[in-house]
Amino acid sequence: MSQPIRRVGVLVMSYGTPESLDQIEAYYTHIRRGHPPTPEQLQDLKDRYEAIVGGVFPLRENTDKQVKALEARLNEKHPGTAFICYQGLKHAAPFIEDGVERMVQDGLEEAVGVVLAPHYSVMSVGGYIKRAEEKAKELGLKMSFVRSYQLHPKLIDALTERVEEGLRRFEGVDKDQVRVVFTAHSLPEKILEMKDPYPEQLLETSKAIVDRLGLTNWQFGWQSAGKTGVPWLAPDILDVLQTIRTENQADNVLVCPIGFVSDHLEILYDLDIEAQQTAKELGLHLERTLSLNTDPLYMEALSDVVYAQAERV
Ligand SMILES: CC1=C(CCC(=O)O)c2cc3nc(cc4[nH]c(cc5[nH]c(cc1n2)c(C)c5CCC(=O)O)c(CCC(=O)O)c4C)C(CCC(=O)O)=C3C
Ligand SMILES: [Fe+2]
Repeated sequence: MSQPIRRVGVLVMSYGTPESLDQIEAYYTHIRRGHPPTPEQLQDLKDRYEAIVGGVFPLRENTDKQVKALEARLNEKHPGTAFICYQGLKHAAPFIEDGVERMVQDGLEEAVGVVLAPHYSVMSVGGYIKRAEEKAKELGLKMSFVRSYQLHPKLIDALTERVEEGLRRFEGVDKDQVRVVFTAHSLPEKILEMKDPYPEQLLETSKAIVDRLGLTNWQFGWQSAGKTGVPWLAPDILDVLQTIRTENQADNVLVCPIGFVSDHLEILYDLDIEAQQTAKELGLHLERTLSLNTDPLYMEALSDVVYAQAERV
């Protein structure tokens, strides 16, 4: 008799996005912890989605594809274990709690959680893990988590390729003449007092790419800060572009949003429309590195960290 095959659930967590334009209000209200947005705030978000959405919301499609590709990769590479992937979204259905519940309904007894964001902050990944952990505890599911993977060699390989490809788009321009700006989603400045690892982990990823390529003209910048009363981590990418112009640091800028792993609002609107507009006004040539989406190297990195976590259980 052969041993019964080990079955491991994988809760793949991501931010979540609406499924249709009429769901934007409910989605935004969830992000705001149950407080509905003002009509102006809602219209502003609707306008931004309308500018990037052609039928399907890009993040929905990308997350679906990433989860499928990860499941395929895990099972191909590790035929001795059956990995079954479930989605758990922070602000849209299927919510994180729904994913945990489905694993239990499907008879799974152990699971690994991973977030489609490589860098840990108590305000981002920490929040995902807390919700999954609570639901798993309530339902008696044995669950452990990948907290971050900001220096995984295959992630660095994938991002390095993206930066190389981006640099090649500045034809006839020496790479030292292109200012490379690594970005991630800003967070309220109070995370600094909490000794949150987020800024440091983002710099680690940036420096690993810089070392691989021998970049000399680079910096880190934040993007997509909220418009709340409190200060957010700075400098913002729009101010970075302004400084590059006023201090004459370069005419060419390559933005590399290392904090995000797929195409969505923050990439397709905040960078490709808003930052691009600012660059144009300043006379800067701005390019943006391609998103990882289902890049096979990224899928391998995810598969490796999930497998390693499953082995630790
Ligand atoms: C750290 C971080 C990540 C990266 C890590 C991760 O991926 O988790 C991230 C990703 C994303 N954020 C997204 C969308 C939004 N985030 C908002 C608001 C906020 N984000 C925050 C943080 C983060 N956000 C915070 C502290 C707020 C303030 C409210 C709060 O305290 O929670 C708002 C409200 C309006 C606005 O401010 O624009 C929207 C619409 C989408 C989906 C895009 C799409 O649908 O295509 C994605 C991938
Ligand atoms: Fe966000």
